[in-house]
Amino acid sequence: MVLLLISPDGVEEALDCAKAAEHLDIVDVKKPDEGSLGANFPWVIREIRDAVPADKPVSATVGDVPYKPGTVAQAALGAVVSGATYIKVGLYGCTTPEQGIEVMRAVVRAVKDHRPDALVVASGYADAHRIGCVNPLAVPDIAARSGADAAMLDTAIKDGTRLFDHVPPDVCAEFVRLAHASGRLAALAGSVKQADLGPLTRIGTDIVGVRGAVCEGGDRNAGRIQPHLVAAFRAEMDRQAQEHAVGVPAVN
Ligand SMILES: O=C[C@H](O)COP(=O)(O)O
Repeated sequence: MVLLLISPDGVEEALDCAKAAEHLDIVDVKKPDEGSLGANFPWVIREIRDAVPADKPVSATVGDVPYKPGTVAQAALGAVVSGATYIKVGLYGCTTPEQGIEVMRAVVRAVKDHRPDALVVASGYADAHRIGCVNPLAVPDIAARSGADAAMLDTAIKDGTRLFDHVPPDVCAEFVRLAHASGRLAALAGSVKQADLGPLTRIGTDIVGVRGAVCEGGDRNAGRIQPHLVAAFRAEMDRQAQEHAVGVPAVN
């Protein structure tokens, strides 16, 4: 089963997520105006933790981070202390796998010393070539060698281009394969639309992350998360999962 992660930008949108709680699996706190994986305030994470049903894990992005392991480890600790149990780190400022591993090792230690059951997610960017950071296919190995629990891809530049525009489905499939080979979860995001759910399901993605697709007008900045769009997105995920399970070729 593919898990659905939805990213509200604050308490108000998290309450809208709570209205659609039966359709989603993870509430992911971020601050989109501070970047693709922009970090929100600790008190917002705490309020959102209190606002969504206790059985829904709260995730928090720690930011599009620089190559500064100490700074990032402290930020990650802040997120877990505030109640998040998925800690996502965007390796924006890491230009080599070694830098990514160094940052993620520090994060894993900071997070797991405080809360051993929290999940740490190493995120790269599908459009890494546009920002000069580490190659997407290096991320599963960074996750494995640092002890992170999941490898993720998102897009850094939210200009309407999508995950598959930068990393086509066959390369995403390799990403998933590499993550699974080392026992990690594979999470994929990046202006994902319902039409992308067929390939995402077929390649065995564990977590799909979205914001824009469940916002009014598909607009991740001006639009607000709509519970009925979350329900519709989930319905399409379920349809794809069912078709995949019975081996019927999906339309998309
Ligand atoms: O973690 C997932 C991101 O929030 C994806 O946002 P997006 O669907 O607007 O690109």
